[in-house]
Amino acid sequence: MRIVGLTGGIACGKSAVSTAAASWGLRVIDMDEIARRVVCPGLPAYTDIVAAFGDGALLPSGELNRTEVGRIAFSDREKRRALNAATHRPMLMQLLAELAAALFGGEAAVLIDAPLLFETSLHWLCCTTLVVAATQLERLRARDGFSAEEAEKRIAAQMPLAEKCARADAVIDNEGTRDELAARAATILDAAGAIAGQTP
Ligand SMILES: Nc1ncnc2c1ncn2[C@@H]1O[C@H](COP(=O)(O)OP(=O)(O)OP(=O)(O)O)[C@@H](O)[C@H]1O
Repeated sequence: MRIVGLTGGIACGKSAVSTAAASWGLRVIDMDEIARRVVCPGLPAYTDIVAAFGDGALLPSGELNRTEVGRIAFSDREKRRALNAATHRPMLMQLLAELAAALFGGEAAVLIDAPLLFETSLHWLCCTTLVVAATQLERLRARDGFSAEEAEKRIAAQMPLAEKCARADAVIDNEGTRDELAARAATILDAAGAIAGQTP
């Protein structure tokens, strides 16, 4: 089974690529979605995060307030370590379970959409690594309503996009339209052996 890793900076267009890839029949494993799943109430990561962040990290429903946890972890290194320690192992276990399911289900290829592909060493699992690259600031502000300063801080907190591009096997340029992005992604995924003539 071919495992393709997809990453990129915040708001570069990873979701746009993975949504298109899924529509072409490629199995997508979304690490953001796994991150949401492993912190459901009662699971070990939830308990560890509440222990580290306190009840202030909870919504009235008892679910984790992911925005608040993200905000605190973003500015407090110890809390960020605690969050990573609580979530990384269960996320990896879940990823491995999904890869095994895809393998035994006979999938020829899967795409792992992972914002932290290189930072968490998931690239070692991949036959091919792809980075979606774009000028992020305005798209990030438009999508998440951040001020320019907030958006710049979020971008600066990540591994530089140029470094991701240098480490990847291929870069999917997303400076153009969504249609252009889809066409470029199709060409690169086809060359990576992840889709075989399944695009429209
Ligand atoms: N080619 C494009 N033209 C215009 N807008 C785009 C294009 N590609 C993506 N966008 C928009 O930019 C924003 C970021 O794209 P997307 O959510 O796919 O990025 P992402 O890399 O998955 O982000 P994150 O990792 O932060 O969740 C979205 O609002 C999306 O609709």
